[in-house]
Amino acid sequence: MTETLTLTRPDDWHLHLRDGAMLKAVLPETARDFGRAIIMPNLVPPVVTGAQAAAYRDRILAALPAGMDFAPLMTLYLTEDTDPADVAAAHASGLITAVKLYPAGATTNSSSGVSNFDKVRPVLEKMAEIGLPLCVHGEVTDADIDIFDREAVFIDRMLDPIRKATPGLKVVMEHITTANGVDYVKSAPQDLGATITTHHLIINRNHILVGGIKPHYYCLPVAKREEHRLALRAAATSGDARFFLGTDSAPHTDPNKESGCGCAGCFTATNTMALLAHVFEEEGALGSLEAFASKNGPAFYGLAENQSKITLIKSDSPSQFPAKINSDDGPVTVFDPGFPVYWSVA
Ligand SMILES: NC(=O)N[C@@H](CC(=O)O)C(=O)O
Ligand SMILES: [Zn+2]
Ligand SMILES: [Zn+2]
Repeated sequence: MTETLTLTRPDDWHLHLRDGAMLKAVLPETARDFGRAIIMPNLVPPVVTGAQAAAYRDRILAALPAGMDFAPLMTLYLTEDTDPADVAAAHASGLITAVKLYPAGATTNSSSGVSNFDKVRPVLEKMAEIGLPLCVHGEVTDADIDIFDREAVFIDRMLDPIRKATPGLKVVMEHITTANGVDYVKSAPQDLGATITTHHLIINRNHILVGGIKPHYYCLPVAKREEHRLALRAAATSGDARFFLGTDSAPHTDPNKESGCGCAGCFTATNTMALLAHVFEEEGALGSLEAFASKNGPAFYGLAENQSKITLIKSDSPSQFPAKINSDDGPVTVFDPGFPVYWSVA
């Protein structure tokens, strides 16, 4: 017996497409199911200026296979030298949808990020004025803060002060991994939202470490205790408009993951919608999947919902997803949830 679920075509509000051969290999995996995605700017070198974002957007569109309908929503990488006028011009022309804040050293390719938050105050004030959202990788980088506490400490020490100092600034806490993140977002009646990844709804820190280290489950922020995973599930499936899908699908080649110093990032573009249907069904909340994946994000960003639909199908036999995507840079392992999934996208 098959079951179907038709949804407004979803968007991905946090995506890494990389560049060159990797871009070519992973872009179709997202464009197949998603109408739009917020494109992360942490290339090497990062996408800092409007001119760089325009050139990157052109490379993405050139890599898009003919016949695929997909719109990249570009972002700028905030540095201590970012020019508020360049940001405002990129926003006014419709080129960018958000600016991304990486605390320096917090994650993959974040060395050009921000250390001294006073230096970016003029940019944040300009963004509040023009209504341009700030997407935040919310982890402190202090060596003395335990990696499992870095999100909670960031909220108290950095995020809350930034928001209080910049009234009206719209902020997205990207890829929240803790009940602290959920609670903080719920405490704000306006101007604050959060993306939640597919993998953080599925794995906790045991999945990374028990029975041997699993490099393909390592991402940042690192998955936390089970109680946090359950808080994320409750938030994602609640229908609360402040929570929406950002897969943080972050491809790295297998040699770079399966290494003595493996890169952070889970590649979930290929099977995200099937995995989400599984998770939402487990939570008895299939009816909230459309809000999470297709409606809450556009509402937060002030954009129209996609016009087209996708249909998810549940069949009697497990769906077959590729174990790897091949790129000319090397293979990329597709996120394996560790259980059979019966959903797929028609
Ligand atoms: N999430 C990750 O673990 N990695 C991301 C960076 C990021 O989103 O922090 C990447 O670019 O690989
Ligand atoms: Zn991040
Ligand atoms: Zn990311």
